[in-house]
Amino acid sequence: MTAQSTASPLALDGVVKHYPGFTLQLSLDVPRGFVMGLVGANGSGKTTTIKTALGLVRPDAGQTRLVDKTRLGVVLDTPAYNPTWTVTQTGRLLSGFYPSWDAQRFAALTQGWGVPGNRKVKELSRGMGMKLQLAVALSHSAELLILDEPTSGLDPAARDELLDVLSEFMTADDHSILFSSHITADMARLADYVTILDAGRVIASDTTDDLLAAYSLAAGGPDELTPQVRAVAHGLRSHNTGWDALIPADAALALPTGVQLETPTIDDLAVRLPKGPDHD
Ligand SMILES: Nc1ncnc2c1ncn2[C@@H]1O[C@H](COP(=O)(O)OP(=O)(O)OP(=O)(O)O)[C@@H](O)[C@H]1O
Repeated sequence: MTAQSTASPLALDGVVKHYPGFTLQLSLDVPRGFVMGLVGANGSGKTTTIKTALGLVRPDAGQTRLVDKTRLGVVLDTPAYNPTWTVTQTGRLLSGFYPSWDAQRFAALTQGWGVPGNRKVKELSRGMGMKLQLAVALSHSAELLILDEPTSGLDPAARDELLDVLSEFMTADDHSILFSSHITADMARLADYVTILDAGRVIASDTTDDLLAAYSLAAGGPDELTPQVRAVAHGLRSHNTGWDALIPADAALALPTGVQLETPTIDDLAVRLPKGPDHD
């Protein structure tokens, strides 16, 4: 591979974007050949990050680097195509924009996914709109997919199908994905790397395996909630019979005997890490 082809397909470097009452401030690198999931509470900055990456939002500071637009596939909440075009017209018109457009593949994908060719873009259901955008991405040899909440609002079968399509996309070595989701089961299934946002900042970013290995979900009785435990207990929840909290794995070794430890989920990390230690 050349130096150019091994460079990450998307990098945000020291990006800052101010809105009233909110500041996004982050750097992010999507490694070539991998899937990065972006998680965080409502309003943590996932969509602003994605829009900045796509050049739809102009940052106040920092740089973004992105693959050529012809190698980029985007799946947003609403397809960014002319709403009055039919699906077939959309394919025909986009074919002029993408040098590597594969009209047969577009027709096969949309038909196979039940997206009617004669239906106007504005008349598509949310799931159909998602599939149309994905069909476009897969018909022009995109090497990077950027997806904002691709599975939210989809029924379980459609969600499963979409995750399968994304897994198949990733069978090519040089393909990469950045996607945001509230559904952290999707992260566990697809993401090689997870970045957790809180109030516009990255609070954790690593391979999914290393992130999960860096913390334990601890649970104990009232007597085991010592000051030492409180000092390392992220997102502590106390209840009548005891407590549970996320604990850094290296601190877990020094916990009182009797404290039960489990491997956390990405949900546990996304919900509890922003709360930090020593908060009931
Ligand atoms: N165009 C805008 N003008 C002003 N504020 C904005 C604008 N777009 C986003 N914001 C604010 O920026 C913050 C982050 O919003 P963003 O949509 O990026 O979060 P998110 O993590 O995608 O949230 P959600 O999970 O609810 O979709 C919010 O406080 C939001 O109100």
